[in-house]
Amino acid sequence: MELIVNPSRSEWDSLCERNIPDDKDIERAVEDIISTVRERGDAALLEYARKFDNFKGESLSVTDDEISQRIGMVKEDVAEAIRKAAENITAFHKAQFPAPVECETMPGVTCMQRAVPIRRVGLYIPGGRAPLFSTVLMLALPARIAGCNEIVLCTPENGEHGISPEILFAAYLCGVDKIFRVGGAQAIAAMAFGTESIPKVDKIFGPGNRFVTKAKQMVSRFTAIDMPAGPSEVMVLADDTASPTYVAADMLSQAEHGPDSQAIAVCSSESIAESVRAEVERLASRLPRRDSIEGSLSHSRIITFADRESMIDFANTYASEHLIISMRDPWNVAERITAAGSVFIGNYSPESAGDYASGTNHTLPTSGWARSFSGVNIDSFMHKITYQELKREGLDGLADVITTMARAEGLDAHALAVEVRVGNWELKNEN
Ligand SMILES: NC(=O)c1ccc[n+]([C@@H]2O[C@H](COP(=O)([O-])OP(=O)(O)OC[C@H]3O[C@@H](n4cnc5c(N)ncnc54)[C@H](O)[C@@H]3O)[C@@H](O)[C@H]2O)c1
Ligand SMILES: N[C@H](CO)Cc1c[nH]c[nH+]1
Ligand SMILES: [Zn+2]
Repeated sequence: MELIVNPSRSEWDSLCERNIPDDKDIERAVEDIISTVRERGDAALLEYARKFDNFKGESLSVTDDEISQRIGMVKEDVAEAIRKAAENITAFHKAQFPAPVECETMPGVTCMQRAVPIRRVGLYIPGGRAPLFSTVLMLALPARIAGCNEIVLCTPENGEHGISPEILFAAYLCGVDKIFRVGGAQAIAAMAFGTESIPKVDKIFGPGNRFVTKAKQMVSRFTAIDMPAGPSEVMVLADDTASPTYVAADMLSQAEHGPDSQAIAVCSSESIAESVRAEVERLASRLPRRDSIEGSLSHSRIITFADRESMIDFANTYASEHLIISMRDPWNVAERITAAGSVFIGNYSPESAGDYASGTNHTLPTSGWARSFSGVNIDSFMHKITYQELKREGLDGLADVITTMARAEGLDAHALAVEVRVGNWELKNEN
């Protein structure tokens, strides 16, 4: 893992690069998968499942019998942990429910805004390197709370182990309507365009590897998506109040997601940086998932800055999916963060808490998209409709403003729609 001391501003851009260049080969492969699924539907999905996931079965959809049978395989302590996490995620997402807005902008003119649920949503649950059943909670619970009518879920089934019992358990707990054993770019294409068995959805949600993320970006011309939520990343800001062991463990927690993940420590001195590096090496040697960790650490970094301001500036420039602040007066730093998916404050807020169970959502923007996108939240499953009601008195009061603006734009019919109502148009034109 590289250690960079006091980089100059001109080096910042390259230090903010992720390990997922906009690869033309991936783009071509994903384009081909999308067009094949559009043309050949379920038959193509089955072929891809056999090719990429070693799928051995014949049916893409998971039956109720299979769900009841496999959720019995979930260990009671895991089931209990899932229920507890679901409680916290539910509480935090319910608290976000948007309140209706009503405002009388002038006498007789009332404007309103109301959030309504998106009718049919499609959830992607990653299952390549690990079956991320926690992601089911992060997507299906807010969808239910928002009031979405139909929840469709796609996840790859690993041929050796069958579909994950924990994914099915979480889906059952959250009231998912339809489950399909389809993964990768092909799952995204299926939910965007529909196939014989998979319904076309109104919006696609969920994280995934570079194939899944590229597919979401490509289909977003046709179907709404939540955001680009690709390979996991974490940045830890560490001064002399940080524990190098905690910093190293947090970095490794994201490195183990896969070789495309990235972990960055931003330290206030070289001695802290050296201690973090030593701890990463010590702890990494004890962990499984060697290929993921080694791959990820080979493009992860430890960077030092001479002052607190530069540390904060660099964090805002990098715009990490997760930002952990292990610094003196962490809230003062947090208040100055303008680009991050989710922020973890102080030494006792490991990212794993947000990944599983504190209540915040773990589906978050990556690759710098945290500059402009929010992570999944209750609003993601709703859209807002505005309403207005003008009484006669209200239209009388606003008529001159509207007709003047309409004529100034050269749009006489807009003015007409007001004048026929306020009553002076017929009069003016008959005389
Ligand atoms: N940003 C977030 O919010 C967030 C949350 C959780 C997980 N993640 C990330 O999600 C990712 C999950 O990745 P994963 O790989 O474990 O599972 P995945 O389900 O995203 O991808 C597996 C699928 O990739 C497809 N695939 C694999 N190799 C392919 C190839 N050569 N050509 C075409 N398609 C291919 C296969 O169809 C397979 O089913 C990780 O990178 C993790 O860091 C991100
Ligand atoms: N860290 C991931 C988001 O980048 C979420 C996750 C799921 N399970 C474990 N972690
Ligand atoms: Zn994680």
